Amino acid sequence: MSRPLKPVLLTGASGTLGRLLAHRLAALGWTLRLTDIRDFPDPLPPGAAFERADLEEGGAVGALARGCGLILHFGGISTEHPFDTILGPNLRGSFNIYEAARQEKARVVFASSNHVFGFYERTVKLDQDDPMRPDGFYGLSKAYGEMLARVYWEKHAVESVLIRIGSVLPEVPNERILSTWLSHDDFVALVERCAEADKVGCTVVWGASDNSRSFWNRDGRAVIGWRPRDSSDDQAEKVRGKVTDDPVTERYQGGVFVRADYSREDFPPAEMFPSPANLPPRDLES
Ligand SMILES: NC(=O)c1ccc[n+]([C@@H]2O[C@H](COP(=O)([O-])OP(=O)(O)OC[C@H]3O[C@@H](n4cnc5c(N)ncnc54)[C@H](O)[C@@H]3O)[C@@H](O)[C@H]2O)c1
Ligand SMILES: O=C(O)[C@H]1O[C@@H](O)[C@H](O)[C@@H](O)[C@@H]1O
Repeated sequence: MSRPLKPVLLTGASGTLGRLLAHRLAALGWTLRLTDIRDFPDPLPPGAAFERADLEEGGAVGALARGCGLILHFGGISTEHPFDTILGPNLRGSFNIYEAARQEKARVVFASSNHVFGFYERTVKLDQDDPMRPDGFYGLSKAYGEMLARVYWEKHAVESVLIRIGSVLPEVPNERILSTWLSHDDFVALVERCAEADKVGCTVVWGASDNSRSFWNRDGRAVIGWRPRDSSDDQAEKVRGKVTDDPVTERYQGGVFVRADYSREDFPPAEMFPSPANLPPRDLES
């Protein structure tokens, strides 16, 4: 496996996935520039430098990205919160990242989320181009990040891989995550492929291991040459019955994120969702 020629900027380096990537990618010989609004909690891995910065500050982000060929954007608010909490880190923060990428002609790996699609029921299997159905302000901010990536690709040729991450965890903790689990090894291999692939354009990948209960189907993984090797299937027995007693949480792909601030008293009828699948067939003659 070849390592990137230029330094790689990793945002959110002090977070759960940032720390994992920092240690695993440094061990592969990558030159990393780590950043987060919080201090890096571990000894710095070899070849890595850390600088504290707020993603909301465009000047700081631009300076950090200088000379980098790849930006792994994992910083920001990572769970459901009120709009005002999410606005700065996730919307302005991602804008600052894309401006920096444009300046440096750098590729971006954007940590998108399954919560962009959280309002699909668990019985549905999605393809990459299905309509987004974010399950809250967090999912909405990731939808914005994906669309931002598309604008910067079409307008400025900034390349991105948009990883719709399921749940990166050492083990599956409950029944839902049998569908969304992405093992540590599959996750790190996916990020490696994002760096190594020759041309990526603006590619979408569902970030999940080879789980037979997956909610997700077709995506652009062939473009980057990634295939998961792990599967949650052998953990199914262990988590059998690990569910909540909340019908909203258990109905939807987004699970407990859907429940946050949920005020409907009924379930909306499926045909009320504005999806192409619910439109009458188009009259091809007219
Ligand atoms: N963990 C998962 O399974 C999962 C699933 C889907 C998507 N994601 C996405 O992947 C990324 C990493 O997830 P995580 O689980 O490591 O989250 P995390 O919350 O542990 O890490 C996010 C990091 O971003 C930093 N941050 C927040 N606001 C910032 C700001 N204004 N400026 C600079 N840094 C700031 C935080 O200090 C934190 O260290 C997030 O973008 C998250 O939305 C993660
Ligand atoms: O749905 C999930 O399991 C995960 O979704 C991601 O977007 C969140 O960042 C993470 O905290 C959740 O655990």
